[in-house]
Formats: sequence, structure tokens, C-alpha cells
Amino acid sequence: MHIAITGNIGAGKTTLARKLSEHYKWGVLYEAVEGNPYLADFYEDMARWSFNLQVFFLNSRFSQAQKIRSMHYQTVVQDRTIYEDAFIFAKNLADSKLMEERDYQNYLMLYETMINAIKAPDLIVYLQADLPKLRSQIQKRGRDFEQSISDEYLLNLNELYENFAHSYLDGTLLTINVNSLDFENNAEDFDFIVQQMNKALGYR
Ligand SMILES: Nc1ncnc2c1ncn2[C@@H]1O[C@H](COP(=O)(O)OP(=O)(O)OP(=O)(O)O)[C@@H](O)[C@H]1O
Repeated sequence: MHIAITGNIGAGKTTLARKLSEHYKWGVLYEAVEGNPYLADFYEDMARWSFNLQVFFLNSRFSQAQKIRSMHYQTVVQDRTIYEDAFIFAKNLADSKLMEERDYQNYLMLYETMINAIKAPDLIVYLQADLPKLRSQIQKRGRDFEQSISDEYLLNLNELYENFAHSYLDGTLLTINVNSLDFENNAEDFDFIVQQMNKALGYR
């Protein structure tokens, strides 16, 4: 089974993916930040590096989805989906004129070819968080290159996340508002998420 966690930068996907994999004894595939050849440059100059970064993420997410389906004997939780790359991050860059229209169209054609070759996750868990929560987590994590992220960028992404969550029809999507949750340090908060997931997965 393929479980995917979606949500804006700093929503807590990586932490939740880790905690869920420990709790359910699932496999886990993280987003590759170390070893990403474009990410730091992208945050310095988005217009220059947007297309390069998007192609890198698209390929990495596509390989993950293929790998998960080939591991049919095991449930795997994935930190971020290919949908977010195309309909949230790349779209935001095109809308903001930080990616040329012809590059975005080229990217979307590549995305279409790829999406036809993979299956949708069995469950998507969307971690919904407002700006103050995202900001505080980004600050806490302290990655140098993320400190330049503007409020506007995060707010635009949040709007696209909401559109995505409301229009997603390829499978089940569970929305969890995490503004007042601390599922990393508070067992009750983590339990609250597990209960909702059990229900969505049809577990008792
Ligand atoms: N398609 C994309 N376009 C632009 N930036 C992306 C894309 N996918 C991921 N990123 C960036 O790569 C980095 C990934 O970091 P990480 O895996 O820690 O996830 P995160 O989004 O910060 O989430 P969380 O805190 O919820 O785990 C972030 O800076 C994120 O914004």
C-alpha cells in the first residue's frame, strides 16, 4: 500500500512520515534534500533555477512512486507527492513568472507522460497549516537556504494546496489541521492522527 503525506514547507511531513513508519512498521521514503544539486541555488535565484529544480524533483518523485509499487509486499509512506510538484510548486513558479511559460508547458508534457505510468497513492494525508505555524517550524529547523523564503511564497503555496485538496479525485485524501498539534512531542496529538488514519484505512 502507498501512503503519501502532503503539505507546505514546514508542515511537518518528514516528522510524521518517520513517526508513522515507526508506529505501523511501514517502510518510508523521504524527500532528498541533501544531495539536491539545485535547491540552495534555487532559493537564491528562483527564475534562473526553477526549471532545473522542477525536473530534478519530478524525476525523483516518479522514481519513488515506481519503487513503491514494485514493493507490493510492503506498505510505504512517502514524504510529498508528484502532484505537489506539478500543481503547487511548478504552477506557483509559472503563475509568478518565475518559470517561463514554454518551460512550464514542456514540464507539464513530461509530467503527463510520467503520471500515466504510475498509480495514485492509496491514501494522501494533507497536513494543513497556517503561516505562523509554517514560519516557526522553518525557523526551528534552521536550514540556511530556507530563511529567505517570503511570506508571500508560503501563502501562494497554501492557496494552491487548498485548491489541490478540494479538487483531488484520484483517491482518498485526509485533511488534518496541524496548527495546534505537536505530534512530535505530544503522544495524545500523535494518537489523534493515528485514529483518523485508522478510520480512513478501514482499520478498527
Ligand atoms: N517541487 C518543488 N519545488 C520547489 N521546492 C521544492 C519542491 N519540492 C520540495 N521543495 C523544497 O525542498 C525542501 C524539502 O524539504 P523537506 O523534505 O524537509 O520538506 P518540507 O517541505 O520542508 O516539509 P516538512 O517540514 O513538512 O517535512 C523544502 O525547502 C521544499 O520547499
